Order: sequence, then C-alpha cells, then structure tokens
Amino acid sequence: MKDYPLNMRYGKSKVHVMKIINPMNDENSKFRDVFDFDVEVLLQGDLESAYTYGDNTPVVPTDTMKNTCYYIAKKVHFDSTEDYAMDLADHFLQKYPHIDQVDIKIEQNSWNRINVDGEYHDHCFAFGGNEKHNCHYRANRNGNSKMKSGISYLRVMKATQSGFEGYPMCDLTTLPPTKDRVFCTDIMTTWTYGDNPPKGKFQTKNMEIRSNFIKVFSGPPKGGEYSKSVQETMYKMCCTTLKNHPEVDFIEMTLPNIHHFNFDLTRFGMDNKNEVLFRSDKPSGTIECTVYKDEATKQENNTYENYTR
Ligand SMILES: O=c1[nH]c(=O)c2[nH]c(=O)[nH]c2[nH]1
Repeated sequence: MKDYPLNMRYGKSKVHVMKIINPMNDENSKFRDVFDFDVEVLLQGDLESAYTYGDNTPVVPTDTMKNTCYYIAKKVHFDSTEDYAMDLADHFLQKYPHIDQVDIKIEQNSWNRINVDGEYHDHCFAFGGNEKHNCHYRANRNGNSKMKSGISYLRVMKATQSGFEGYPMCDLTTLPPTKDRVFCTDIMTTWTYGDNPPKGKFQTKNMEIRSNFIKVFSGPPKGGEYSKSVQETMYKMCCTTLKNHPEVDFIEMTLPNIHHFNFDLTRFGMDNKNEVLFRSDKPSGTIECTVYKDEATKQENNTYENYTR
C-alpha cells in the first residue's frame, strides 16, 4: 500500500556499552581506562518498500545494529566516543549499499579516577554524577558528514555576582529587580565541528571547550564577574569558545534558570539576604541561544526556523 508520501528511518537506542581498556596492552598491568556509554543508531536509505509493502529485504534488523555496536567497540581502538561513532557509522555505510545516511548518537557517563591520599588509582573510579558527554555523528554517503559534540547536566552556580533588573514591568510583574541573586543552571550544549573534525583529538578538544565554558561562567577566581542575566553570560560563554576554537562552526546552548528563592524568615523576626534559600526546579526559565562563527554559517544552520529541532 502506498497512500501518502513518507520519510523514514529506524534503528536501535539505549545500547549500553562499557569498554575497559588496558592502554599499555600489558597483561601484568593493573592500569585501566573506562568508557561507559549509551548508543543510538538510526539508518536511512532505500527503505520505502519495507514500509509500503512489508518487504523486509532492505531491513537490517535492529538486533544486528545492537550487535554491531559491541563488535566495533571491540574491533577498533578509540579514545573518544566521537572516534567510535565515526567507525560505527562507516561500518553501516560500507556494509549496506542501500543505506545512505547513518545517525549515531552517544551519551557518555563520566567516571572520575579515584585519588587515594594524593595518588591516582590504577583502576578505581567514582561515578561522575549527572553530567554526560554527548556526541551526534551524521554520516552521509554523499560525503556531507557532520559531528556534534556536547555536554549535558553540568550543574554550575554563582552564589553571588549575578543580578537581573531593567526588564519591562507590567500589572503582572511580581519579580523584584535584584543586583544579588543565586544563578544556578545545568549547562546543556552542543558544538558542531566544521569540515575537518579533529579525529583522534576529540577528547582534548572537548575538555578544553568544557573548561572554557566554566571559566567564562565563573570569571576570575578572586571576585568573579558580574552577570546581568543568563542571556548575557551564555552568549559570552559561546563567543569566547568560538574565538578559541576556530574548528567549531556553531554552538547551541540551553541554560535552564534553576531558581533559588529566599526563605521567608521575617516571620521569625530574622532578616535573610540570600543566605537561606530553597530551590524551585519547576518551573525553571529556559534560556537558549545558538551562536555562529559567521553570518553564512547562520544562514546554513538556522536552528530555530525548524520547529522539529
Ligand atoms: O537572567 C534571567 N533572564 C530572564 O529572562 C529571566 N526571567 C526571570 O524571571 N528571571 C530571569 N533571569
């Protein structure tokens, strides 16, 4: 049956892969590195007959896709999920000529090497919490492939040196202007590499970009830097990153404003100026921007024009 035009893709998600690496390749060594991530594979191509006529000849089973995730994890040496994603995508393009686009999305858990009395442990790690490192590689048979890397749920806070004032007031405004508040957010961001993604060097690049975001958010260690709004600070974080990393084309960022309110202690005869607060995760502000390295890149990738983003 073919009644209506269609677009289609399919795949496997939440494939959990853990790879323990013995980087010295020495059986006697007790030193290990660890990769812990979830993979999503999505295939596109000449698949229409599968949807319209139930013809399964082009349908690579999603179960095979899952197996391939483990096969590639064993077969290739990688030191970043981006490098793994590129090898995994290439495998599908090489093996199945009717597939012309592969999306590999990865969410990586952080494990921090444990430090015992000032010395890093060979093989013990502490779970890094909610923060995840992400990547999304879209491999296209026509050669127009793109790599996005990112971070999610990196929670940061300014305990002072943040304000919000000068906004329009109307009969529905209750928010008091302030020069001193808590600014708490989860950094949710992706950055898209241009035509020459740093294969083999993603790990270092991503750590530099992460440090850059944190450095600009915080300002100098002594005294910090005043933030007029979430909007102002996030734009500065993105601009500085683009300046320091010309290999990045554009940065998408969402900073939920995780509000912290003063608890009303006047009822107990106590004043309270940003000393005792309570967190209100819901609702949180949603502040977003995409910052491009130049106008042409913006025209090609205008992320807000497409509402399915
Ligand atoms: O930095 C801010 N930006 C806003 O747009 C906003 N809106 C709001 O209620 N508080 C804040 N804070």
